[in-house]
Amino acid sequence: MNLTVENLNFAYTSRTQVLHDVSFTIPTNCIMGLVGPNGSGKSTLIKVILDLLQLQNGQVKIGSDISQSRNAKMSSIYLSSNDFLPEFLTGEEYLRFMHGLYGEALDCAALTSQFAKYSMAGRHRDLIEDYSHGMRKKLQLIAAFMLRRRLTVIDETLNGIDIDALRIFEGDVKELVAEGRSVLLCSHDFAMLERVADQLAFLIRGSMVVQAPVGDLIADHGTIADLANELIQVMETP
Ligand SMILES: Nc1ncnc2c1ncn2[C@@H]1O[C@H](COP(=O)(O)OP(=O)(O)OP(=O)(O)O)[C@@H](O)[C@H]1O
Repeated sequence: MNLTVENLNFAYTSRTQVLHDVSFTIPTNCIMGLVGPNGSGKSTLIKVILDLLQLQNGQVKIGSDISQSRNAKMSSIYLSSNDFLPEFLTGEEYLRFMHGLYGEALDCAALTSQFAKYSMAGRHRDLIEDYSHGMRKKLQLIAAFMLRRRLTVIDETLNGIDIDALRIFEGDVKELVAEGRSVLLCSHDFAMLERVADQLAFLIRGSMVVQAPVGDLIADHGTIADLANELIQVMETP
């Protein structure tokens, strides 16, 4: 397993418990789609998994390492939903900085080809402050695809990238898991998840109500949107 989450509870305050006994696993070679209504706890779950919020109880392991360990942090990368990047750096400097964090040398030829692939040829020497919103998102994706960690966590990072970049992303993310890595992909884009995700984890009001292969869910429910409607109706029925 590349990620094991066991019996996770999390509360921001004593009166607001957000996660309720969440358990799930991501095997190697797996893209796990994480879905759920707004406010269901997806970003909170991701932050606890990556030790950005302190674990209150339960256990998270990345490979065989507990989430708080240096090994776990070195073997995972997080692409956040916002596009706050250091604007005073160029794209190349940002990638060099990211590689430095992981103790890796920057492969300049790979950088050039990644920028070209994502329709940003020649822009790596420009300041990030001059990048569009979509270009900032693509820079985050390039970092993940260059650093190729055991676990890549993507929290709605794809919002705002164009259809061409999305198609390239879909190919790249499948290549990543074909190498034995895993991806946790949080998104409201159900059509994209139907194309790339191997499994789906459904969070409603902080509880993991479904974890199953996407093929099985589609066979049983039609589409992920149909499944979402069914689950939300069941949860809302008193
Ligand atoms: N820093 C915080 N302090 C207190 N409550 C918070 C904090 N961050 C999030 N919450 C609350 O935790 C709950 C879950 O929020 P979270 O951002 O994890 O949901 P989400 O599923 O990622 O939502 P979305 O799809 O809208 O991004 C919400 O009720 C939210 O108001």
